[in-house]
Amino acid sequence: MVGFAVPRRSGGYVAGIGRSIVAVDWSTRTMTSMAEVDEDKGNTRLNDGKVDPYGRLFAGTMAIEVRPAELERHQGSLYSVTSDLTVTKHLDKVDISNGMDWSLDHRTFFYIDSLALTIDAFDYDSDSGLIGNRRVVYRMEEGEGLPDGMAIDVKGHLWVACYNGGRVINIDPAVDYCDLYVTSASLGLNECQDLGLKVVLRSHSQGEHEGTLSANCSTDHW
Ligand SMILES: O=C(O)[C@H](O)[C@@H](O)[C@H](O)[C@H](O)CO
Repeated sequence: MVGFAVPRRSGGYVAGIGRSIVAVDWSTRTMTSMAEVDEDKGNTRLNDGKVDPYGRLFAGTMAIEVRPAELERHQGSLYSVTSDLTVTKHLDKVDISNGMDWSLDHRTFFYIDSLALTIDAFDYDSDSGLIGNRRVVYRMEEGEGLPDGMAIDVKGHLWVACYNGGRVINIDPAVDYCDLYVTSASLGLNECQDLGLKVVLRSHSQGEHEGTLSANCSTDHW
């Protein structure tokens, strides 16, 4: 199973497949193994992976699920791999290693272990690539689902996909968070169809705001 794929500066992609981190040459459809992780485990796989602003790949693992979110606990780990293929294990006893991203000043690493139901922050040492001083930024509330994939926007706010929660939450790690409720979706009628989403943002401190989000979704990708 493919957990992640990220573009490689020298061309092609780096992907996490099973417990292998591989270089993918799309033009020749070939894969070359670069590193193996969880070599002491037989029942895990790579899940989300992302590259830090300095070119280090961070990628985490989880046990193979019996059913969604049902799996042997504490089998996963979080690793980084540098361009010279040095593998460092940062965390173990992870349940479902999932979303991650870095603050705009690169001094904080945000991370999700889904079954912990929290979005966590670590201090990030950009010289060594090491993480430390873990703390909780946001704890999921009843009915919000499991925190899953995550991305940071240009304002430094986190967007967290909530698995089985039917929502995306928007968190300002410094201040507050918002719930994003999708209230309708529409497709444009042109060749490159635009997906328009009507959304309501509910913020703890700033009340409710209605707005729209749109994405360009070429029909080839559906
Ligand atoms: O990238 C993925 O495929 C997802 O992150 C999954 O790993 C889900 O989080 C998990 O399946 C929830 O049960």
